[in-house]
Amino acid sequence: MSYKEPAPIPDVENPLDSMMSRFNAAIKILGLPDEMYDILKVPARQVIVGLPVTMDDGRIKVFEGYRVIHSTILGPGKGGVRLDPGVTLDEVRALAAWMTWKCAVVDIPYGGAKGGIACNPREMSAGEIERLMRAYTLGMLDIFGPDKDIPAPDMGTGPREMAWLMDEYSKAKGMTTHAVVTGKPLVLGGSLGRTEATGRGVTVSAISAMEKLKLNPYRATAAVQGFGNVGSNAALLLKERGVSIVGISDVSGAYYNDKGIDIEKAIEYRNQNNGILEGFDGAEPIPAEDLLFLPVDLLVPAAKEDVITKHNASKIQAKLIVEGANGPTSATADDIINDKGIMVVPDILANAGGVTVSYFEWVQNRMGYKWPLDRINRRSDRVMKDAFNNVYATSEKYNVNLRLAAYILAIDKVSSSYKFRGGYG
Ligand SMILES: NC(=O)C1=CN([C@@H]2O[C@H](COP(=O)(O)OP(=O)(O)OC[C@H]3O[C@@H](n4cnc5c(N)ncnc54)[C@H](O)[C@@H]3O)[C@@H](O)[C@H]2O)C=CC1
Ligand SMILES: O=C(O)CCC(=O)C(=O)O
Repeated sequence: MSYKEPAPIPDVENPLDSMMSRFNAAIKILGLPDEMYDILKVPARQVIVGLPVTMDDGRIKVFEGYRVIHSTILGPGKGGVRLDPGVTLDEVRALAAWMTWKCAVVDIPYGGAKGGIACNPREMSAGEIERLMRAYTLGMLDIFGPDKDIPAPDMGTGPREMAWLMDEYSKAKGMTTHAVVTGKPLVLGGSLGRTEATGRGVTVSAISAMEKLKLNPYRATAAVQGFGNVGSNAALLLKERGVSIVGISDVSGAYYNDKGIDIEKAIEYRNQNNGILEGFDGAEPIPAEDLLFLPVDLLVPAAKEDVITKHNASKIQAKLIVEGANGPTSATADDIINDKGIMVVPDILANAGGVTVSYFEWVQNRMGYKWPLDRINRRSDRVMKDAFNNVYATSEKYNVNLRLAAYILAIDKVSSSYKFRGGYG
């Protein structure tokens, strides 16, 4: 591998601060009492496990794994598991809370959770990752469960890791338990459409926002940051809807072609090139951060959090940002982006297509039945379109941007459910 991992951005923002800043603003607008603030702010459960793993060279390395269940007010905890060197408890806490708000925005009966292990999967063998995932599953045996907390893929994980998780959990419980995890391979009870679901939801959100901005997708250009599950599927599906994708990037660098990039070719190249775009010849290499500042109509940050901050937001030229990643825009950039008049479809709405189809997978597992792809796509598109319209209507009602509107909608729903459950103790 010849590329160098990008250095961390100096003066790093904390995703938990960003989540809390929007949460605080929404609570204030809703006028909720202090005790509700405290209830919704503090995660219901936070678990840290030490995971000793035998590496291929025989050494034992101990990793730290996290699972945070932010809320179970609307249903069992739900959210992905991330493998990344940057994983911290604060990051997982922010991601877990975002899951609570996300599930409420798309109106599915789940609370919010997230997991993560601080490790670099790009430097680990398949066997090492498998042993790590199995150790993590055993460490979380009392936490996970089809009615308690249901993990799924996130950065650095996919169907392969979910299969190991399901297998380890099933063996420990003495029965095959499909519904304990979503995002599984199809033969193990995975759902058709789950792999592309998040990118598909990003596309539905982008097209819905373009309608509001009167942007014709066939004349629009886009740049997509991140070329993993979310970014590459979003790029492919946006292209199918007529949008010209002129910029793409991943951990190896950024690539630009003003005539439009052949996304199918880029995906094929990545698949045969150890998962990265390095050396892709269908576009010119450009400095990595420039991807965010290209003169495009639509920017889709689909890599990681806090890539758009107060340090660089003023350089963005796009008219529309649709957040494929969780937390790509730090709260310190919000005012700058608002003042520039850029419309932002926030993460907790834009990337909710993934958890929506995860919900469909869980429903199918519990029914012991499989739905055809057209039913899944039709239903998830409807969920995403309805959620967009609800958030848009909320933004008009309260005269706020779409991000704040999504938080208002979600917090209102979770807090009123809490009141109905009568859980003040
Ligand atoms: N997989 C899913 O269904 C969902 C994922 N998300 C979020 O979307 C984001 C991406 O997740 P996935 O696509 O699943 O992960 P992934 O691991 O499949 O892909 C991540 C991509 O980002 C790239 N990347 C990493 N650091 C980068 C950097 N500094 N600059 C540019 N590119 C960089 C990687 O090379 C890779 O192409 C994360 O924030 C995740 O939480 C949100 C909802 C659902
Ligand atoms: O599919 C899921 O259950 C969760 C996906 C996820 O982690 C996310 O939406 O951030």
